Amino acid sequence: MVYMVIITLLISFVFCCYFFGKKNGLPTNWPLVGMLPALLKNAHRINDFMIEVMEKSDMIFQIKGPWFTNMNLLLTVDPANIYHVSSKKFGNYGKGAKLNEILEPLGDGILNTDSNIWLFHRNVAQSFTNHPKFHQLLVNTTFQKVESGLIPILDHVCKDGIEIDLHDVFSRFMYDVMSIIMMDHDPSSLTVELPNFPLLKAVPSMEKVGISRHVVPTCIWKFQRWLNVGEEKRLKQETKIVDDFIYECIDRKKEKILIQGASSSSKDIDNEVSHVDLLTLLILDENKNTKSLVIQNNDKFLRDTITNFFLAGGETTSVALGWFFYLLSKNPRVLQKIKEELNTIMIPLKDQKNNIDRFLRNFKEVSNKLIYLHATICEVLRLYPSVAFTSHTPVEPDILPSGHLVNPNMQIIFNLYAMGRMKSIWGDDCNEFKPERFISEGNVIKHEPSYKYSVFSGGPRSCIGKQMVFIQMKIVAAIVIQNYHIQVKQHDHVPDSSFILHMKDEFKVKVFRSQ
Ligand code: HEM
Repeated sequence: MVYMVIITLLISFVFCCYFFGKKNGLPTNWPLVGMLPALLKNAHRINDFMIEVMEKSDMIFQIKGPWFTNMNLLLTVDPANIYHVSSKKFGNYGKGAKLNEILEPLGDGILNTDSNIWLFHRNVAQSFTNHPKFHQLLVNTTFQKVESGLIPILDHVCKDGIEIDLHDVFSRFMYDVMSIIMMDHDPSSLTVELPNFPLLKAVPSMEKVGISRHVVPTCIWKFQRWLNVGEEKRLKQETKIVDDFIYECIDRKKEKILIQGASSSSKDIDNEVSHVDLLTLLILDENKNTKSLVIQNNDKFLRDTITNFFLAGGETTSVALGWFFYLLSKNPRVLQKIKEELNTIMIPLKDQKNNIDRFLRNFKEVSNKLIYLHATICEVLRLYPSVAFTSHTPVEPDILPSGHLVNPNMQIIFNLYAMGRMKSIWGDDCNEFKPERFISEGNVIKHEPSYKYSVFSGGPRSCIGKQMVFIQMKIVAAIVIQNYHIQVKQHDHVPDSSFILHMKDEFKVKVFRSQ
């Protein structure tokens, strides 16, 4: 009986909110249910709804959840606030214990830790990406995957006139490349047979649970986890899929090092072989790591470190490639300009008698001159930033430049998707796809400050893979554009609501060989 009364009251509330809520377009904070009605009403178009909220609220808005939850989010896209939190007062802001708990499947990796542990990961990541052999490893691995995986698949679907999900192809491509770079292991998910590769479904689905844990009250999702039911059960299964894959790679690598001997591995790294992977570096430094951070379980620590890099780099670049080809299909003018630039600067693969080595040499010489292509990638990421939002928690209460008081119970959310579409930041043509906005006079790249163009975040916690992204996207773009024509089947793709900006539907295309 009591339940019936509560449910009737809640339904009446939602009903009242729907019909009598504020008409200025901003969510009303109702007693008991907070802003839940507005969020539920707009759940199917949450990304666009957030743009409207940011426009109407002068770029900052506090979202209040129902009273019985601890949802307290301050959404902002104000460049002054972003600069304040990510750079000027960086020491007072971290990922926070709440995010660490929500993203617990990531463990203690770089993405959701603070202070000493984060600093350790940051140093490891920087020494890896600054390693003299890293650039060569990145370019070679990407090229080899294009040659052995991407080209055969595209040729195959061209020949047989088959439709494919291009996003699935790019995900496989990036998982294979990241796995080789991070762990020296090729899972070979990108072959003509498109074999079952469980990570392809497990990872995006894990991200979705991360989102729902922000909305569902902590006590409820923890109870579900304890009962092992619903989304929490699914999360457990998906985390196990990722864990099994990473732990297998760790075991394999340890065995290899044991057989070869640590001395020969370190010699490989420093001298002869061009391959150096992150896992080898971490295992060889294991004793040092254990001492400096008092790590209890080294395999778990290796798992957390690798999983974070693997996820940070794989999904982000593959969704960016999908949005890149989607926007080109809608903007033939831009595609034509990229083609012209490639044809003047790069020697096409077919004119190099399909010699990948020659193409590789040519690419290394000219990639910095591909200005229009570079600007197009920037513009794609402005409209579809792979990381849709980031979260920051104050250590001590603080006042933001916008005048808002923030405290450690709040999560400050930078909505990067909305930020790229603000008239107040990008002007009246903010919804137009115009790579030219990233090109200055004299045909040089116009670098926007990270607090305005926050796609890669800014300050000490900015993205470590930014250079990698441009190199990898340019390689794929150059090969695909010079050799194929992509025909997109559906012309109104929208993003899903997740940390990573996936397309809601499959990205079905037909591929034709260029004449
Ligand atoms: C289009 C592709 C990419 C985009 C848009 C992107 C964007 C971002 C953003 C916004 C952050 C800040 C996240 C936060 O504070 O919660 C970040 C962090 C990070 N990114 Fe990327 N990223 C991309 C690709 C990559 C790649 C290829 C790697 C290579 C491994 C990478 C490695 C990282 C790492 C390690 C961090 C954490 C940095 C830290 O907390 O100190 N990212 N990225």
